[in-house]
Amino acid sequence: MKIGVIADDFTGASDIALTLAEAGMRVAQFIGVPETDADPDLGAGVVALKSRTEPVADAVKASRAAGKWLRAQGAEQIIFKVCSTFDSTDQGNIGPVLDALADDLGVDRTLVCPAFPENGRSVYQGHLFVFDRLLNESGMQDHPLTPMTDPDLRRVLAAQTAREIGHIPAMTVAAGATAIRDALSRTKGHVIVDAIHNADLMAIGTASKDLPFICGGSGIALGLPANFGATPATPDWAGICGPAVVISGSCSRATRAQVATYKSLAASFEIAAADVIDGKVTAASIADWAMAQTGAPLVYSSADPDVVRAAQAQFGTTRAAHAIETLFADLAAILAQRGVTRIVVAGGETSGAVVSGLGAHTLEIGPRLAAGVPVVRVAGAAPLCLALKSGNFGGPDFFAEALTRMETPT
Ligand SMILES: Nc1ncnc2c1ncn2[C@@H]1O[C@H](COP(=O)(O)OP(=O)(O)OP(=O)(O)O)[C@@H](O)[C@H]1O
Ligand SMILES: O=C(O)[C@@H](O)C(=O)CO
Repeated sequence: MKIGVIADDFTGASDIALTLAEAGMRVAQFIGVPETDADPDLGAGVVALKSRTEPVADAVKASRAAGKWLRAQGAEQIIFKVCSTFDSTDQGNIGPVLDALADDLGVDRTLVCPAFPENGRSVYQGHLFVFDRLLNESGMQDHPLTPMTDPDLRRVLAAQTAREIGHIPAMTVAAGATAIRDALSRTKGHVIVDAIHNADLMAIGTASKDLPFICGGSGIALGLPANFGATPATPDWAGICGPAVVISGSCSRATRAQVATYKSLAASFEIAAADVIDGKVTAASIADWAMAQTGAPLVYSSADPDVVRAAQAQFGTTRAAHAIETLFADLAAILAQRGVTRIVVAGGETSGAVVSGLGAHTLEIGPRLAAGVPVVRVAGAAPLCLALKSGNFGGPDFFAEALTRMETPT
């Protein structure tokens, strides 16, 4: 293994796994820290954690364990994959995890760049944009678990760490890899690096050749595999047919548009937080409903910000999220037992719940369904494939398109 990735959520893990696979590396996504060694022929391994929203101490512990395992597999470069919208709270978990991993790897400066231009995320003058909006006007200010209300990443990160925060501006990045390397050598602590285009990320990748530790969104991986001699490729896919279900727990803008579109194409079942908490709906009852539908039904809790806020005020944020996630985890397990072979999931936390419910250990990476979203196959005997879609990724027709592409061999 050359590149080892610690991803702070499950959709983020498959996002960066796709980038590495398309850049020509053999890559696998592991669910949590594996207890056994990885296939020695892998070029990259991605350990998917659910550490974005865990208590800080748990996130740090899990990330350090992942880093240790990846290094034991031979990884020469460790990436801490965070969200391209830098999802975190005032306490963390990006800052504390960065500090701990930097200590473990013995580095006194860390390059940090969440840019993902293909999905509209760019960093300019230390500020994060989502398309033409600053982060705090992009919808992310209403996120149920990690509302992002400050677009200045230097300030966001400074609130989460005692280390110095540096910045490498777009002008320096545009001057190329040598200029970036020189600028980095003059800094200490965690260094936010501007990036607007993929070309910037390629230059950052070249400049990062000898860095043992980097932090970013999936875009940070665009230029890294070439440092190890990899050349671009399309991942193979044999196609998986059979019963399918769409599960959404994401309340992000893009997902809500996808839910609205898909509801006109297929049977749908909306879950309210109160109904789950009061036991009015259960995984078994929803599974019965889903299996009785024709086509690929949609089960969703993708409410508007007002509805989410009301549920959080009534039950508490963690309790509401946990109840819905537990329901989805149990639902996925029942659906797989009953022969469902394709599951499209929207939302990072929701994906974490579904994958855990399925008891999956390793995911094989197939081709892209949308920018940042590959189809993945659950390693094991029964054919089962998933799309783990980040909340804000994919166009309005994503669900139907993903289901069709899952069936189609490359
Ligand atoms: N009606 C609701 N009330 C309260 N919480 C909700 C409600 N519906 C969904 N949630 C919770 O909101 C969270 C949404 O997070 P999730 O990571 O799944 O989606 P996302 O943030 O849009 O995706 P990503 O992290 O990939 O951007 C989940 O924990 C989900 O259980
Ligand atoms: O970087 C992103 O935006 C995604 O991979 C993600 O992490 C969303 O949860």
